[in-house]
Amino acid sequence: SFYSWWQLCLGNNRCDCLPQVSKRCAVIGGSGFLGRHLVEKLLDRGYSVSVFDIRQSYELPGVTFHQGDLCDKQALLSALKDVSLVFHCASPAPSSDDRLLFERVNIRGTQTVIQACLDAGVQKLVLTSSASVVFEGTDVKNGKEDLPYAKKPIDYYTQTKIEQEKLVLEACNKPKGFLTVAIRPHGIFGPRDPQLVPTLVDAARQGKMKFIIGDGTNLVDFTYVENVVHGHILAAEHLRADSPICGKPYHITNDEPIRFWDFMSEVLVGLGYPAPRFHLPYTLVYGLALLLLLLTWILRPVMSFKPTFTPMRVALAGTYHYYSCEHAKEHLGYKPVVSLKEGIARTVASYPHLRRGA
Ligand SMILES: NC(=O)C1=CN([C@@H]2O[C@H](COP(=O)(O)OP(=O)(O)OC[C@H]3O[C@@H](n4cnc5c(N)ncnc54)[C@H](OP(=O)(O)O)[C@@H]3O)[C@@H](O)[C@H]2O)C=CC1
Ligand SMILES: CC(C)CCC[C@@H](C)[C@H]1CC[C@H]2C3=C(CC[C@]12C)[C@@]1(C)CCC(=O)C[C@@H]1CC3
Repeated sequence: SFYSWWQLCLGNNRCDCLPQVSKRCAVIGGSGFLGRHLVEKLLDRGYSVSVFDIRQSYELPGVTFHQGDLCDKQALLSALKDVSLVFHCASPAPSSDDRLLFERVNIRGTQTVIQACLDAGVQKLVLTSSASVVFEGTDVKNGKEDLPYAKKPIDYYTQTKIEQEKLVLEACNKPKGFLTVAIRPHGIFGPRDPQLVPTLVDAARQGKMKFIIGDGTNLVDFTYVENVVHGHILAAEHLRADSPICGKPYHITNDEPIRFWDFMSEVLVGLGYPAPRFHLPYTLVYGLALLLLLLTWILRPVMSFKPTFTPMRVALAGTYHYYSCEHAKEHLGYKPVVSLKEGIARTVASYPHLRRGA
């Protein structure tokens, strides 16, 4: 009957049986890891997409590319023409550790993005923030969105992500018809991730993944990229003037905290490398990482090298950092669409070139 067909549509949370209306949006940072997954899902859902990025990494029907720096308002304006919804997921890589670059792109660049959105008449801005904005290098267990921003952020990346999130949430202005929301993912992984799995495999290939930092019981969130994308699209589609989500941040996770070292071991073993086995005290490794960092600064004029174990990575590897996504469930109707087990299996299968011996 019509009634049961309609119930089926509503139950799916999305009506696959009705034609999708064409909608136009922009993804700033759409050439990156998360950005490209987001673009692909938006196309699936009937959006046409304008990608703005400093580089173009692919071509897809339904996508218009605009290459430029987000600090350049004029360049942004041409990408935002006729766009009512903008996703901002561009950032320099956390490993770049370049304070001036982070300040220029994440702070001043985000101010430019907001101004360009206002000038172009954009109605909704969805920012990709990070759950790390509340992380100070000590345990966070089931952290909710009301935790204060980190007073001592662990690095420049986190420091500028805090400023960026504040700017976007404060720009939310219902009378002006400009609505904003921030998604705070944590530990995104999945096919084409340039960071987590490649760094891990690189360390394993150099024989550096034999050790577990600390007792190995610390729980952490790792979030499959499609769940992060799902959270972004739900936020965009729930962002209306009468919605409680305006000007608010939302944690998006897999809702399955896992021991940091179990996750690392599953990925490593899946790719044919041995799992880490020997324990090292957390404070010892953290101290060594600080020493190594100091050495890179002292030696910078004569030689440059990038240590695998930075203080930031050691802090992330040896502490609890998992977050509650109850607010996203309540306000956005969020529920992870891919389990951790399935996400790890898909990720491992997507990296044949990183397998041991390949
Ligand atoms: N990966 C993770 O675990 C997490 C990521 N995040 C956030 O998610 C977002 C996406 O991250 P992810 O996909 O991993 O990162 P990527 O580096 O893969 O994607 C970011 C994209 O933005 C581009 N970009 C950088 N600077 C500029 C600029 N000035 N103007 C235009 N484009 C620029 C990058 O280009 P190029 O590569 O050339 O620099 C890249 O294409 C970021 O905001 C990040 O802070 C949050 C939590 C966890
Ligand atoms: C060498 C090993 C001890 C660790 C290898 C894996 C790490 C590269 C990753 C483990 C946790 C990841 C993580 C991020 C980047 C990659 C890891 C450090 C972020 C810093 C990315 C940006 C964020 O917003 C927060 C992430 C937290 C987890």
